[in-house]
Amino acid sequence: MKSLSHEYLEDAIEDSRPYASKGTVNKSLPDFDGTKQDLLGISIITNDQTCYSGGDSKQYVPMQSTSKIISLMLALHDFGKDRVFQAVGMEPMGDFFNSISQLESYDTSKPFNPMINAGAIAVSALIKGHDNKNRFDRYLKFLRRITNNYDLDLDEKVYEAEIANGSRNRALAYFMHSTGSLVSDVEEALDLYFRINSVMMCCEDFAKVGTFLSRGGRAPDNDEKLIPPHHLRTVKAIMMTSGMYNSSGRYAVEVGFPCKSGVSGSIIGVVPGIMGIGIVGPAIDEKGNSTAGGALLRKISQDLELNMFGTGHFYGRTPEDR
Ligand SMILES: NC(=O)CC[C@H](N)C(=O)O
Repeated sequence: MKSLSHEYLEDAIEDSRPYASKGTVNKSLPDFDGTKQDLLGISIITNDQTCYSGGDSKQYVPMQSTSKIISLMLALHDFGKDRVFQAVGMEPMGDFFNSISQLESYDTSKPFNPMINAGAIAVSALIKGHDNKNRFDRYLKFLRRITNNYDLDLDEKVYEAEIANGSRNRALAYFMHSTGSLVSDVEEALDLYFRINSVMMCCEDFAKVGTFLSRGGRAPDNDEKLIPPHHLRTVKAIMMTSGMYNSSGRYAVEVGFPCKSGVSGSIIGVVPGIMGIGIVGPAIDEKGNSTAGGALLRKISQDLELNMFGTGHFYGRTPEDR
């Protein structure tokens, strides 16, 4: 087994970076062009809050779908599991993350899970607030608290791009409204979804979200418990089964811990009880997952023995259990 260090991460990045050529940068995002093709960065924050970084870890990108785990945590906190899973299912889905057909073919009362676009629009509509501004402010406040980064904010250009390119999400939201699975104001639900997708973060921020989930929902500054463990369990289970969309099965097999990706090439990983991982690698595959980021996750899972279903020393198992 290798041990975690800045040098190890720099080597792992250089091994994984070539996989960026297998992906494409999502050009609908502002400033996402060929110059971002080969970027790859990582931060790992262990549960004792030591941070290790490598590669382009200071690169800021929009959260995109990594925001879906924040919305889910807030909705669970605000309404509890029963109410949230009245609005959305908890089953993995074999279709693409922005699939429309699943809404009609499966169960017209709700989308498959909170990690796909339809599910996340329905879940974020549950975040409490007296108006949309207040809902987004609560989202941002929570995100700043768990990352301990009070500079985090929405990028106006990204937000405008979300609005300009949001036809598919509008179709999903209006369809859900027509079947009664989205009862709130559709335009407001969409606007909140566009905003939360547009917050900029770098690897360390993504890793901090992971560490929040790996160390019992405690604030990094004073250890205050912000989200109870039973809600975190739900979030991690849903990340494991659906966080990498219709590649989630492959990630469960080859990486073996909960992850969530976004089309900005961001990935949040959680090794429960051990560490949080933040990755940025903007070139993505057809399913919306960073190609180099995925290679990097597979490598560190293997090298550091992080697979939850494996025999990593972190989990206190003996070689006989292999
Ligand atoms: N997979 C993603 O990251 C999707 C986010 C993107 N903004 C969308 O709504 O389609």
